[in-house]
Amino acid sequence: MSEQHVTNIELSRAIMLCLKKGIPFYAYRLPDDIELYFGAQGDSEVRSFRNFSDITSSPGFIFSPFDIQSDTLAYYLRGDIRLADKDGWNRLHALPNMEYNVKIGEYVDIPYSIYSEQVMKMVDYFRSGRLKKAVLSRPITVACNVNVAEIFLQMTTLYPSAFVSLIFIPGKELWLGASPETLLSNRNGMVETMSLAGTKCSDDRSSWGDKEQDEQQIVTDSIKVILSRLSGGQPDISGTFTRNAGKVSHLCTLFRCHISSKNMDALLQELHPTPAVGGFPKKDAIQLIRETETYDRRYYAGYLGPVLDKNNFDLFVNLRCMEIFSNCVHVYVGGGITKFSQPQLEWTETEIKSRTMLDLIK
Ligand SMILES: C=C(O[C@H]1C=CC=C(C(=O)O)[C@@H]1O)C(=O)O
Repeated sequence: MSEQHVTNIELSRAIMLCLKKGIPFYAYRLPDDIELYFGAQGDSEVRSFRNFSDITSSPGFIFSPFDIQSDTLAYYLRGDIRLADKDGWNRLHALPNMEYNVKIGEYVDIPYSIYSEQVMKMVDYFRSGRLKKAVLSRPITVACNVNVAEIFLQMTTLYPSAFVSLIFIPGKELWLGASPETLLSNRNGMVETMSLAGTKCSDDRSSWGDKEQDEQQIVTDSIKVILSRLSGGQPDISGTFTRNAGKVSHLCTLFRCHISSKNMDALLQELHPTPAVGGFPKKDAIQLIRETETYDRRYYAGYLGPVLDKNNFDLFVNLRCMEIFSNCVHVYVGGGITKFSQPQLEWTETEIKSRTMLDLIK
C-alpha cells in the first residue's frame, strides 16, 4: 500500500523502543504480502475515529471496538513517523519518553459449565424463531510475559494469508492478531469484502456440514443486500470456497463492487459487525450477545487496519487476536451459534481457534 520497506530487525527495534518510551504505534503485514509496515505517532494524544471525513492526516491506522454504542473508543492512530522514511529512525529516537502506565490484566476465563449454558440459551432463541444466528465468544487468560516483537514476527511466518497486526496506545491498548477476515478494503471506490464463517480443522478433508453452510450463507445473504443497496447494482460475487486460516479452515465468498465516497461511512456502519461476528438480524443478535456474554468484548471482533488516505484503506475484523498486559494475555475466541449448535462441538471449535494464538505464547 505504500513505498516503504522495513526489515525484521528494524521492526523489532522500533517496537521495543516505542514500548519502552510509551510512543503510540502500529505495525502490520497485509495478507499474502511480505512487506512489513510500521507507523508511530509523534505525540501521545491518539484521537478518536468517527467517520472517514475525520481523517485529515494520513497514513494512519483505525482501531475500532465491536460495540460502537459502548464507551469503548474507536481510534485513529497517525503514522507521522515511518521507519522507511529517510529520517524515520532519527525522528523516532528523538521523541521524548512519554508517561504511561503498563496495564495489569485480570483473570477472565469462562468455564465450560457457563459456556454450555450460554450456547443453550441462544439455541432456545433460535428454535423459537426470533433469531437465526448469533456469535458467542469467550476470553482465555494466560499468565505470561510475552516478547511482543518476536510473536508478531512469528505470526507473519506462520500465517501468510492473515492480516498480522500490532497496535499500541500507551496506558490503554496493546493488541496483537492474525485476522483471516477482510471487513472492507477500498481502492478509490472499488471495494472488496468477504463472507467468512463455518469452521473445521484444516486437516479435515470431509465435506462441509449443514450447520457450517447455513451459518456462512446467512453472512453472504446479509452482505449481498447491503452492497446491492449502497452500490445501486449487483456486486461481483465469487463462488464459495474453503479458505485456510492456520489451524482451521472456513467457508469464504468474496464480494466486489463500486461504492461512491458519499456512501463509504454508511457501508462501514452497515457491514460491521457482519453476522460472522455479530449475528442475524444484526440489532437483535447484538442485544442477545450483550445479554448472554459475561465479559466485555471491547476490541475483539471490532475492526482495524491501515488507511493510506480516505479513499484507500484495508480494514479487517479483529479475530484470532490477543490483548497483552504486563502479567498476562487475554486470547479471544468465538463461533457462530445457530439452532443446530451443540455446546461440546462449539467449545471444541473455540479451543482449536485459540491455538492460533496460544501456540505462540506457551
Ligand atoms: C468469531 C470468530 O470467527 C468467525 C470467523 C470465521 C468462522 C467463524 C465460525 O465458524 O463461527 C466465525 O464466524 C473467531 O474466530 O473468534
